Amino acid sequence: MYSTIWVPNGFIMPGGRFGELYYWDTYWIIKGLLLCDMKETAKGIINNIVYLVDKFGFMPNGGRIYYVNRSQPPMLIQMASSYYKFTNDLNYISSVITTLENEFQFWMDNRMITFEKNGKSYTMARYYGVSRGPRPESYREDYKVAENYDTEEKKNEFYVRIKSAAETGWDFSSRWFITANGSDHGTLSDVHTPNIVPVDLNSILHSNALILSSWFRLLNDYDKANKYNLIAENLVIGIQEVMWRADKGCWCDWDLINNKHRESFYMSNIVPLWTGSHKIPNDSVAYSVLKYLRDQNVINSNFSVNYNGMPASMYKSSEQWDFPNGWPPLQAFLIQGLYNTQHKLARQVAADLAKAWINSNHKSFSNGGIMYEKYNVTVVGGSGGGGEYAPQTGFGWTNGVALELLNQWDDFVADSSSGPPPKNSSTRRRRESYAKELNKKISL
Ligand SMILES: OC[C@H]1O[C@H](O[C@H]2O[C@H](CO)[C@@H](O)[C@H](O)[C@H]2O)[C@H](O)[C@@H](O)[C@@H]1O
Repeated sequence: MYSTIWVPNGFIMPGGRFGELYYWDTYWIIKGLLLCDMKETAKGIINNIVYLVDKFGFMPNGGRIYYVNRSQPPMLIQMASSYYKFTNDLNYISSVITTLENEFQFWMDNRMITFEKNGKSYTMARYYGVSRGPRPESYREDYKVAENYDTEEKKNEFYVRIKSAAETGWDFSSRWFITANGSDHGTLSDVHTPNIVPVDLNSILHSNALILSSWFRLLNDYDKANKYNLIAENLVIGIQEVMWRADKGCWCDWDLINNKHRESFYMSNIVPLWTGSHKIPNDSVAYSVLKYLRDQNVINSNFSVNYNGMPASMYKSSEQWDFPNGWPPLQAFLIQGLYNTQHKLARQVAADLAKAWINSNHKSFSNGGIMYEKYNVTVVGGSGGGGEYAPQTGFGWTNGVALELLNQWDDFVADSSSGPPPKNSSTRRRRESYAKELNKKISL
């Protein structure tokens, strides 16, 4: 209790062992509150984060003193944007915009790295939580892994790598493993997060810059509107030229140690669809991503849903941000990203995925009144597992994403016995006809 950081307003904690304010979880908590018309509560929570940014110069991982040496995915501007879309309250935006800019600047000043690809120089963002010693909240776990290193310098370097991985929100995942031969099939000592340029972080920052630019335009500050537009433009060029893989139909993280893409399937590989961080025509990006999901076997060959939600990766590492775990924020990124393309089949797949996920949420809730922090996508209503702590329940972002999906597709009839693919024959016929069209357009 004594490590809690005071904030001026009430807030919603995720649940279970997570009894404090968490940074990126709060984005989906705010969405849920807005959908319940709890505007003042949502505003109070955003103001808590504004308060913490004013106090620390950035938003810590969470509302504990031991979290102040690192952040989490930069979702404050996204939260303010959700609030603004819901209320149209430009006065509120004007009252917090300096803090929003300061938070954006924190990432520009402390998380950007310049590197070369094919002889061209790029400056893009990576996660980088620099401080000494193990994570205080998981001291023993980090200390034990650090015993593999024989010098203090190597141990401390490992602590920075592991805290940078915690900053990603994906703690932990094979996504951050780089073994001696450049693969992601490693262990926690192979975590090399500061040497990975992540698709999702750069996409979120791109979207944040665009949002700031649009608000400054509304506030008649054209210099700043242009400034943020230019930053957004540079980021989207990097996302296109460094990360986009036309041959695969997705964006890949960039490995700075081996100067190559991280080619495994991670759900983050499609986040530019959610943030709109691409300049590819909607139809063509929708075809590419649908084909990618199919090639990776995360959806079936007829584009029906294969699991009860989308897994974080297809690799069973026993870490919690890997197979078979499906996480609420990742469902939202993919489902809304597909929906954003406006493409018929992509929207059908989005609806199918939403239905499968809600079905699984409904099963756990109707069985035991439980919403999990993460789900096992191979079992309807099954809890996810793995990683360094027992599965938690509650749960803030799970409830927020469920409300978001239920609000969008209000024709769900949850049927916990049916498993992943919706069995409705008109849905199946519609998908088949869209799939036929798609197959005609691309060589599969
Ligand atoms: O204590 C272990 C780790 O716990 C948190 O991470 C996990 O829960 C968070 C709250 O739901 C979530 O934001 C994060 O994505 C999860 O991996 C905490 O954020 C970590 O920093 C901490 O090391």
